[in-house]
Amino acid sequence: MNFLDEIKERASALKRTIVLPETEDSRVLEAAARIVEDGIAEIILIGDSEKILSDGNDLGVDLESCKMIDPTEATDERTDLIELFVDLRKHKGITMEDAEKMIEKPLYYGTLMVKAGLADGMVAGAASPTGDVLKPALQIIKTAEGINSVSGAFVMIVPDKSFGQDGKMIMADCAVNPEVDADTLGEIAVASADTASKIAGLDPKVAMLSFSTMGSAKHKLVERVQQATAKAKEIAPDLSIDGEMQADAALVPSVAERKAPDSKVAGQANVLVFPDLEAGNIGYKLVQRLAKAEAVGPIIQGLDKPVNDLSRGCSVDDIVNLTAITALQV
Ligand SMILES: CC(C)(COP(=O)(O)OP(=O)(O)OC[C@H]1O[C@@H](n2cnc3c(N)ncnc32)[C@H](O)[C@@H]1OP(=O)(O)O)[C@@H](O)C(=O)NCCC(=O)NCCS
Ligand SMILES: CC(=O)OP(=O)(O)O
Repeated sequence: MNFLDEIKERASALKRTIVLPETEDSRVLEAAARIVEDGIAEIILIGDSEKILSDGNDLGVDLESCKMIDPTEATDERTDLIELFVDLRKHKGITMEDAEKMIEKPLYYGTLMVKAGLADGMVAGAASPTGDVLKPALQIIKTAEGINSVSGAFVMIVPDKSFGQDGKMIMADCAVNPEVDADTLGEIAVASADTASKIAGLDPKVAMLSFSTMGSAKHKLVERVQQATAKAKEIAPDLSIDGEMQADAALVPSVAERKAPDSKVAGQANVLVFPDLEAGNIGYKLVQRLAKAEAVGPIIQGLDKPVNDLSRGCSVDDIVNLTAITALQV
């Protein structure tokens, strides 16, 4: 069974409830119907139920089995969520009136449902930029205990099975932190290794990427990656991690032999940690498009409860796959 079928099967056994708030997007409605039909998760759609059902009809999909919630309708649940929101953000000066307005936005309503335990997770981003999906999650759900920084990883599946583990690897941070210090980068490496083993079923071998391999270049950006590697080793002493190294040294055994002959990770890496978001986001998209790789994610790592973001270029399959992964993160 391939990886994507396997995660859907694992998710089906869990029967989680996932919110899909972007019901104005036809891909989301098609995905919702497929997720419920295939038993991957229970789905909550946020929006006007009549419109959702009629849009579903136009698309030829049956959405009757999804729960639907109109965030503008006065209900006890909505009142409770507004109170929860004010309680969580009163130290930031949010008022009841602010909360009443903000909860009408499906991304806020859905995030509050996850926080309140009314849903297990949320998947959005098909119709919203990453910042709009992440801000409510960062403000309301916040980081898991012991985590300072949230980040975004992709499971990449490349057609050439000689790379990573059978063509499968993790790339991070491709989604969240525009600028990172060494400690944060070290934390991202450890979180990515965790995603690699828990979600992708990999035995993680983490490469800390740079434009230099083992000191071949001298620059403060190289030093930052070296410090991040040391930080990751401090947090997770048993982790198989090495750096700094270039992407060819990380992935290609013959190059690793020349550039990093003593490394146990070089040439076999299956977790690639980019030095910043520019490299990470550009890097994963190049691999996705040029190598025709499957890019599953971004899987948001480090939140207390799962909220995942899609690329706006996503397909219906991408939404189904990320919903299954979200169910596995609960
Ligand atoms: C993630 C992102 C939206 C956060 O934006 P921001 O302007 O830093 O957010 P704010 O300063 O309003 O912070 C909101 C809250 O999130 C927290 N936060 C921000 N970044 C965080 C992170 N990486 N990890 C944990 N918490 C974080 C802040 O501490 C703040 O908490 P508080 O309100 O309780 O004090 C922003 O960094 C971003 O847009 N990143 C790039 C996303 C992107 O475009 N990716 C490419 C496409 S995938
Ligand atoms: C992950 C990502 O790059 O998202 P988008 O393409 O929506 O910016």
